[in-house]
Amino acid sequence: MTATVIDGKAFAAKVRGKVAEHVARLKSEHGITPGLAVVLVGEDPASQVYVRSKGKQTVEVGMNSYEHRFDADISETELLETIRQLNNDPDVHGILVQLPLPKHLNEDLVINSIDPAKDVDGFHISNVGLLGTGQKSMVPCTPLGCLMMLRDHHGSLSGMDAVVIGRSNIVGKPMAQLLLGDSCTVTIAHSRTKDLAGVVRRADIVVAAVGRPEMVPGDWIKPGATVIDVGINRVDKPEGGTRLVGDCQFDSCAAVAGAITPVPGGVGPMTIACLLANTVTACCRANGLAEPQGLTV
Ligand SMILES: NC(=O)C1=CN([C@@H]2O[C@H](COP(=O)(O)OP(=O)(O)OC[C@H]3O[C@@H](n4cnc5c(N)ncnc54)[C@H](OP(=O)(O)O)[C@@H]3O)[C@@H](O)[C@H]2O)C=CC1
Ligand SMILES: Nc1nc(=O)c2c([nH]1)NC[C@@H]1CN(c3ccc(C(=O)N[C@@H](CCC(=O)O)C(=O)O)cc3)C=[N+]21
Repeated sequence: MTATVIDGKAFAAKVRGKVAEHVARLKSEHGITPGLAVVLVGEDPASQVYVRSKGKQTVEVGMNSYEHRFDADISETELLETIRQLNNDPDVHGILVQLPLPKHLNEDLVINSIDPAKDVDGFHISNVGLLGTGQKSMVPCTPLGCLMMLRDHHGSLSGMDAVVIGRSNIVGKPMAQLLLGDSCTVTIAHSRTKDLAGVVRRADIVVAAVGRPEMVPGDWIKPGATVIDVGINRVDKPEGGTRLVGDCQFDSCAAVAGAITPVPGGVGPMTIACLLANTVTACCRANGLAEPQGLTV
């Protein structure tokens, strides 16, 4: 193996350390404790795991964690009423509605009912528009975590060829915006892309956000390129039980890449750290205080 393995778990711990310092200062100097509310609809077991680790880490950095769990058959009206209450609650600085929502709920309507200033996922149309026009916004956590790791590894990304595989609103599109903001030449690939292998082979930076276990093989990777693997896929082990794999074949990609993020221990922990960072940022903005440096773009 030649690639540097980018340790997202260790990087995330550093980000949480910075978050904890800011939280301590907000408390001692201003008597404010940042609060994050997570709304979970239904019983999706994978979602429950994320919600638990988010809640635990929120408390560990000194913030308040609020959880609102609902049965999968909750009405849209009731969910919107909950969000209205959280919007009006001065102790809540960040609101996250876990996605995907059950089919009978209009995801766009629900997300856009969140106060944009409390939208720590950065999914509200006004934050999407602000990001797209280069204005100050809440930046989606997963792409933000990826950008932090890329900047840490490369310093400047200016002029690099970046390929993002996946065009979802929560990962692919905002990732492409951030890379463009850092002056990469950005290509967004998706399920209709012709010659995906050829497109990926040109890239200095590959961000894979597809949701297909190990679909990117090492022979698609340009020697020395940086591979950011966003995929979180649970697959069966031959001996029974399951394991997590990314969207890239780790061993074959690591053999040619210059740097690569592992799964688990790469993008995932950074996503949660960035969620906490966004909550502190939102809290400072809400109270007219100076924003913490280095926790957002
Ligand atoms: N680490 C983390 O913190 C997070 C990880 N994830 C993981 O990242 C992955 C992607 O998530 P998300 O963006 O929500 O997924 P979506 O399913 O919303 O989007 C997947 C994208 O991949 C594209 N795609 C599907 N098949 C192919 C193919 N064969 N070739 C090229 N492109 C393809 C789709 O194209 P099209 O639009 O044409 O259908 C789509 O744009 C998942 O594994 C998810 O679990 C997600 C969020 C956070
Ligand atoms: N509104 C909303 N915002 C999200 O940010 C959001 C969401 N909905 N829905 C689901 C996806 C997925 N997601 C992950 C976050 C952390 C890990 C993570 O920490 N993963 C660990 C492994 C965890 C394990 O072992 O299961 C790792 O990669 O090392 C994974 C996935 C956030 N998402």
